[in-house]
Amino acid sequence: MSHVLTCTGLDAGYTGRPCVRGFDLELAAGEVLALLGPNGAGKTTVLMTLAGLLPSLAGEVSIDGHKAKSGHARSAAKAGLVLVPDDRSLFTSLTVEENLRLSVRSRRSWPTERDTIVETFPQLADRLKVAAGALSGGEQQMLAIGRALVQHPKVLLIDELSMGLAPVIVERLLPIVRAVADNTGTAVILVEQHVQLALGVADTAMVMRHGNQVLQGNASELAATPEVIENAYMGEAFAGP
Ligand SMILES: Nc1ncnc2c1ncn2[C@@H]1O[C@H](COP(=O)(O)OP(=O)(O)OP(=O)(O)O)[C@@H](O)[C@H]1O
Repeated sequence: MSHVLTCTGLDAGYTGRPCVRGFDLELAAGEVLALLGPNGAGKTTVLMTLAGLLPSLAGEVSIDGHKAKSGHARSAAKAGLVLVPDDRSLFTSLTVEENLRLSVRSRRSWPTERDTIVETFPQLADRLKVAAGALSGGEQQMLAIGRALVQHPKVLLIDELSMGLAPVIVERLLPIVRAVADNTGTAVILVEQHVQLALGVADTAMVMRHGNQVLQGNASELAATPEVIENAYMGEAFAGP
């Protein structure tokens, strides 16, 4: 099977010091990967490095078989890696429509792009003229994802979708992400603290701890064995009897 994203032996970190070591990944089109792990495990660092916002310290990243330039956000975006950061980074004084429009590549396609986003997130339909800063947290997340989608990503990187959101909102948003992957073939890496909710929509899952990949597998199998996930989070020293 050809992979839309491949990482081989990726080291990532800050000021030349790796906090993620030897990260390997093969992601297929339309696959949703739940990237899990305790605080400080290195999940955000991986996403930032893939998005070119941090230079990699070793290893290789390929997008659709083409080697990615390390630390080059613009070429990562051009190649199809788009990040939805945990703070959403919206232009809060601009309207929903303006936020979306800024990310649309061709002016001519704007009406179609807007309609597609409204179809994906019907709740945004009558919020288009509202300032992003006046939206609810859930609506802001819809806008942040919508802004990523108008860039037609091959791989959508979503950092902490649930940040600041009630679980009920997360339960509504995650199936939309799943549908986007199914309907468009976009691959998704979903960093999420709500482990069971994430596993419920993902195909595959990976747990990181202290910068290492400690567990990988099929999401529904892992969802059925929460103790395996728990041990991966805590380390063998904390494994049950
Ligand atoms: N800007 C930074 N400069 C230096 N070290 C950092 C920086 N940001 C994160 N780190 C360190 O890198 C390591 C990995 O952090 P990272 O944010 O990637 O983890 P995470 O798994 O995303 O955690 P969380 O779930 O808390 O966001 C941690 O030890 C963290 O302290």
